[in-house]
Amino acid sequence: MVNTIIKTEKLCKTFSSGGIQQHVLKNLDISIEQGDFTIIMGSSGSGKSTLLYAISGMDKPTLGEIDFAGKEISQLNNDQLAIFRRNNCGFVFQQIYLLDNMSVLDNVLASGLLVNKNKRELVSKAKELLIQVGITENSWSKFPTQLSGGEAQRVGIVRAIINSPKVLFADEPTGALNSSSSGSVLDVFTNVNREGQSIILVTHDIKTALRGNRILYLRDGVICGDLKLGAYSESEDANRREKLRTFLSEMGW
Ligand SMILES: Nc1ncnc2c1ncn2[C@@H]1O[C@H](COP(=O)(O)OP(=O)(O)OP(=O)(O)O)[C@@H](O)[C@H]1O
Repeated sequence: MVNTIIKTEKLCKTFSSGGIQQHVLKNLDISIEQGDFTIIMGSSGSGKSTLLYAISGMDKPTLGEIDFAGKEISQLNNDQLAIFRRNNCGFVFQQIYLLDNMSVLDNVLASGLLVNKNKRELVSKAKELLIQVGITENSWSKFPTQLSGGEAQRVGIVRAIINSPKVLFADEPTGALNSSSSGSVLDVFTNVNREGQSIILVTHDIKTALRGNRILYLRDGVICGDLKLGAYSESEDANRREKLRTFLSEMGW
């Protein structure tokens, strides 16, 4: 059975500055299924990050409703939203923001302890996840500045999923990485999604988009394309790439 994890109704976001209003998200009705790896694409300024921030409770919509796993979050105040995010959402950004004065393991634990006070359980989960993303024991006591960009981002993903979020949100997570580091970070997204993690990711990058099973295309604050790509498989790469390219060209990308 398919379960909807996020559903928006007439979601709007308007920014006002100097008396001028900019309607960035316009009456969006979106349903995101649990377990999906959803990609949000669109040209620069189309509202992708604004949408990601609204549905993850990082920012409040101007109008409309957001049902997140059965909870209406659009009316929560800032404190309630902070608690909601801590318990339900994981975040990965282009900038990694690990704490430089803490080891790799402590960076992950610091995030985990906000939700789970059982340190022994947490340490074991942190180590297991670090191993899964290819960060082996000899790196656990390193500091973030001693890691490559790709390694740091893989630690960032572990930190984001240590509390088993209902949805992992990512905004251009490979934007600052070279192509081989990007590949290893994308493999981590693919693997955690295969284990059931719902992911919503904003990107401009075709290689990244190919990892998703659904592509939403945003133009001027409206969803104007919705492509079901199916689950990622390395062997079908050329076929998926062609499907995605055709879709993007129809979208005028
Ligand atoms: N806090 C804000 N205050 C005022 N305007 C904003 C704010 N955040 C975003 N905007 C405006 O909203 C529009 C959409 O921005 P957004 O960052 O969502 O686009 P995007 O599609 O993610 O763009 P990019 O691909 O370049 O990152 C832009 O015109 C931006 O200037």
